[in-house]
Formats: sequence, C-alpha cells, structure tokens
Amino acid sequence: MIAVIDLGGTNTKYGLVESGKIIVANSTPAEPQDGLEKHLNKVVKLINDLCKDFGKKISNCQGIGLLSTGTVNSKDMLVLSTNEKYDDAKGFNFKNWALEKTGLELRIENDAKGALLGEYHYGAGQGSDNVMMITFGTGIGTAVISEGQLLTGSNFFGGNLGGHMIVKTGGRKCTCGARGCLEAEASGWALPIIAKEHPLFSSSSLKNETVIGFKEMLEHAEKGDECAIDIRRHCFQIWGEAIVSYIHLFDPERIILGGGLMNSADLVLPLFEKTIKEMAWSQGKGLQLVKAEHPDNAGILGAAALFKNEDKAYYPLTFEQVYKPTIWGGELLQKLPRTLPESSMPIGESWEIVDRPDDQSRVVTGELAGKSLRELIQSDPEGIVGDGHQANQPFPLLMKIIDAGQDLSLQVHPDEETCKYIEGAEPKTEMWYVLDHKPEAEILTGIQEGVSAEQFRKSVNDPNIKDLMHSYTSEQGQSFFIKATTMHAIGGGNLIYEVQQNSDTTYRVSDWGRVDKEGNPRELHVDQAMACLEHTLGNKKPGAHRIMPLAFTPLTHNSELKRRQLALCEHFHVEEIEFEGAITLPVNTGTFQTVYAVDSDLRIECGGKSYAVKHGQTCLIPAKCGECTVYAPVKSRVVSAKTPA
Ligand SMILES: O=P(O)(O)OC[C@H]1O[C@@H](O)[C@@H](O)[C@@H](O)[C@@H]1O
Repeated sequence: MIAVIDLGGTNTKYGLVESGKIIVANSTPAEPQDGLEKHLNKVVKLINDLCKDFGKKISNCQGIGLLSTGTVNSKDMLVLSTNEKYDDAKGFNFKNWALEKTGLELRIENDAKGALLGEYHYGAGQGSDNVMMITFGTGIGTAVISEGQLLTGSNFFGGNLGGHMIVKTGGRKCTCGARGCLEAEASGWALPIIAKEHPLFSSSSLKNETVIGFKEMLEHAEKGDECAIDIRRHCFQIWGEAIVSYIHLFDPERIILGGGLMNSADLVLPLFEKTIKEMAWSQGKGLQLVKAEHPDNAGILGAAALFKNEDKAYYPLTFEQVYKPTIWGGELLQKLPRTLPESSMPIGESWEIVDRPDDQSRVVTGELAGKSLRELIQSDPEGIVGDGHQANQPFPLLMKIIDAGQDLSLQVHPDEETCKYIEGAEPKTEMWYVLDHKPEAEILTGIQEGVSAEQFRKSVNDPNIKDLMHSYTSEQGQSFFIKATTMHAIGGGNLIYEVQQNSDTTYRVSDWGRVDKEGNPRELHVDQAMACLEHTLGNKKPGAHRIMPLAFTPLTHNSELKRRQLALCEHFHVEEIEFEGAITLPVNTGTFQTVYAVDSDLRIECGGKSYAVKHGQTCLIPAKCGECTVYAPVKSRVVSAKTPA
C-alpha cells in the first residue's frame, strides 16, 4: 500500500493505492499561506485517519508518492521552482520530512509527469511506450514518455513546459516571466483576460458571467455569441498548432488529453484531429489522440506508480536446498524428486527456507534468481516478510525436512525466558508434520506426568530413559507441536517436515551412546537442558504438546477443499490444505506465507505467469506478492505456514 499526495494549486488530493488500484482518495483545500510543512503534516494526519479504517497506520505503507506543481528534481527529491505556488517548497527537504514524520521513503515528481505516469501504467497510455499528455486546465501542463522513460532533460523540465512554448512573438505577459506563451495566449487563467480585452466583449453575453472558463466560452459560442465564437476560433487554432509542434518535437505514438477542456471532448477531439491532418508531418499518420481515462485521479495513481518498480518484482519464490549431513541421516529423502549431493555422511536435514548468518536460501527461478533471502529482506523487509519487519531482522522461521535414519538425540530447546540466562542461546519452538515413516517408527515428546526434574537428570545415561517419555507410533500426516522446553526425540525411520522459530540451539541430554567412525561421541548439554526443563517441570506444565489430527473442516462450499490447523502459536500458524484443482490464497494479509507440496507437483499462477513447485519443495509467497492461485492436478495436500496475524 502506498500513501499518495498530489499538491495542487487549489486542492491537495491524498489517498491510499495498492497495486494500481485506489483504495481510498480524498481532497483538502491547499493552504499555501500557512506554509508547506504545516500543510503536509495535516495531510499525513488525514492519511493516517484513512489507514485506521483498515486497521493500519501510515507507517505500514511502503512509501509516500508525492506530486508537486513546478519543476521537480525527482532524483534528489527537491522542488526547484513552483511558479507562485507554495513558495517555501523550494529548498524544502521532502525526504527528511517524510522519514522523520512517518518513517517512510518518499518519491516526488512534477504533477503533470505524475498524471502521465498514472495514465501510462493504469489508464489511456497503457500499451504504448511513446506517449505525451497535455492537460488543459487553469494552466497547460505537458509531460512526455519516450521509449518507456519519462523525459527529464538537464534541468528536470524536459517535456514539462509545453504550456510555456512561445506561440506569439511579443505576446501577452505570462506568469513564468516570458511573453506569448501558450498558457498566456489560451489557457484557463488567460481566458477571462482574453475575453475582457476582446473588442466585442462589451456587447457579449460573456459579460454576465462571474467566471469565464472553457465551459462558459464554449456554451456562449454554441449559442452564437460573436465574441465567444471568435475566442473559440482563436483558442482552437493556437491549441491545434501547439499540438502539431509537439508532434514534431516529440514524435509520440499517442497523445492523451486531460483537464477541464476534455469535458467537451466530443467537440474538441475532431477539431484537433482536423488541424493535425492539415498541418502535421505525414498528417500525423498512426498518431492516436485519446481522452484521459482517469481525469480526476491520474495523479493519485501516478504518485503510487513512483514505487512501481519495487511493486512488480514479487512472485512465488523457490529456493536451493541447504543440505546437512548428520550422523543419524537416512534415505527417505531420496524418494522425493530431487538430486541429493554426494556426502560421506547421510543427509539428515534439508533446510528449505533459511536466513541465518551461516546458511542462506537462494532463489532458483525468475528475475530474483541467485539472490539470498537476506538480500531480499534487506532491500524490502515488509515486501518479503510483512508489515513492521525491519531490514536487520532475520526471517522469523526456518523450514526443514528431517530424514531420520536413526534416532535423533533426546533433546530440548530453550524458550525466550531460558535464553536470558544462557549466552548465545536462541529460543526454538517447533512443529512437525510426518511426511513418511517406516513401520514401527516412533516419536518421543514430553516427559511423563509426575516425573521430577531430579529423577529425569539421574536417568540421562540410562537407555531406559525412554520409559520416562510419552511415545507415539508415527502416522503419515500426523503433527506435533513441540513448544520450547519440551523434551523430545525423533525416532529413526521418520521423514518429517519441520516449521520452527529461526534458531539453531539444541541441548542434548542423551545421544543413546552413539559414537562416530572415529569412536567420538557428540557433545551433550545436560546442564543447559536441565535449565530448560526445570522451567517446564517446576511449573508443572503438561509435558506433551501433541496436536491430535482434528476433524477436517470444510471452509468453502467446495467439499473438495479440506483444511485443518496443525499448529497455532505466537510464532507461527501452520495448516494442512487438501484439495484438487485450484485454490486462491488470500492476498495482502500483511505477512508472507509458505506452501510445501506434500503429495504432488503443484503450479502457482501469479501475475499472469505460472511457477512450478515440485513435490517436496517449499515455496515462499512474499508478503507483497500479488494474488496467487495454486493448482493441483490430482487430490493433493499442502502444508502452509505464516506468522500469525
Ligand atoms: O542434535 P541432533 O540429534 O542432531 O538433532 C537436532 C535436530 O533435532 C530435531 O528435533 C529438530 O529440532 C531439528 O531442528 C534439529 O536440528
């Protein structure tokens, strides 16, 4: 979502835009007399009020897109001159103001260029890369896009000052200081002057009008008023000739016409077309003359389009796996359609999504291929992870597949509280989803009720310590919630999908007497484990946190779609979705979401493109990704994880 401000001469428009759609827009009178900063602060407050309706704050936006009258240096975010509006805009540090006031990045552009950007991306300019826009309003604004780029020039007014093209040598004095500019000879602000100076004005019906604008001039001419007819002839001649000059200068494929004059488009367009035919090079062959599609809101859309480049980069991301050989690794992973690396020890873990100092997921497909998850988060934390995420914060979760050829150690992970007392410890709550298992494979989780911490510690070298634990026979599709400080061990013969807090802290109490080829045992961490345990047992919290499979709950009329919640805690929300055909994932939830393909290859459609997710692969849908539809050719399950709302 982008906050937008269009500082006009009379009114300031403001609003919220998401993916080229105006969510809400409003306007407030411009107050140049009170100074720019005061006015901008007021507008920020108004935008914040709009955000509240969506349960958000302005700081949740991706940035502020701002349009200003006058010449705008869009590289350094400065207004260079305003031509009599908001004198104090010149030299004002818009960038710092936005950062201090809202914490947001700001982009700024001239208003006529902004309106063209709006039409180019979301309106009458779509499909052409050589477009000019002319806005006939109080003044006459122009902007040019040539080969897909906004024309800038050496002083940022390239293509922008079409209203100040001199059309009459030694003509009327213009607001810009020159004489005979198009604006001075035929614009909204010049019309009353032109009328009053006209020799027939004293006998004209225009004399009775309090305001003489395009509308009045055209109406009176239509009724046969001689003075209005002559002014109309004069204006159309000048405008038509100016357009011919623009065609000769910029060679556009399409000219978009906007502003108040276009309320009479049916009259105006044929007259312009006639002049072009008579006077333009090659009679303007192939040139399209069109009316603006967003007469009132092109600026609002264009201000948001200043962030468009960042907007469009996201799509469902798949990553290279990071493999971890372990002493207990197995061979169930080999059943998945993937090539495993050669290794002297069997692969125990496949890290599917990871952002840790020593291990990084790297994107495999699309224009972000090769980028690490860290790089992506650093450049757009909220776009990848979700609202409020900071660039220096790691991805909150870690997803793994654990291939247990043998029993893993009997172990425990610390929680936030225990980590305060153990240097370097990181909290780790995890959940498991049994993907596959050998017959008789087991899971141990939770110490039996009534067993004291002391009794447990005395048994750490006893092979029968298993008897002090709850044990479960593995079942495909079964899930376990392993809250930090819960003692557990994954038994040999299990293939497990794990969603966990981003941590690598494990305290082993027993490795079942296992040694490596050289006869060395792995390190144990009994003291630290007991510190975690005492916390649990001391508080007499239940030891086991197994989540029994819940009854399937159909959520839609489509009885083919079944969802069940696997784990819901402060760190993650994991669910299993079973479906055949297509499901559309919710968009703009303020968080990323991951999709693991449990049973078959999947296809995800996003932004008109199709992305493959192989059976056994995890796909990350960034927070600011567009709408995604997941297709499964046959009845399939996915395990989807996200951070809770
Ligand atoms: O310490 P070992 O036995 O290698 O087991 C370590 C593994 O334990 C599992 O229960 C999970 O928590 C994994 O995330 C972890 O990597």
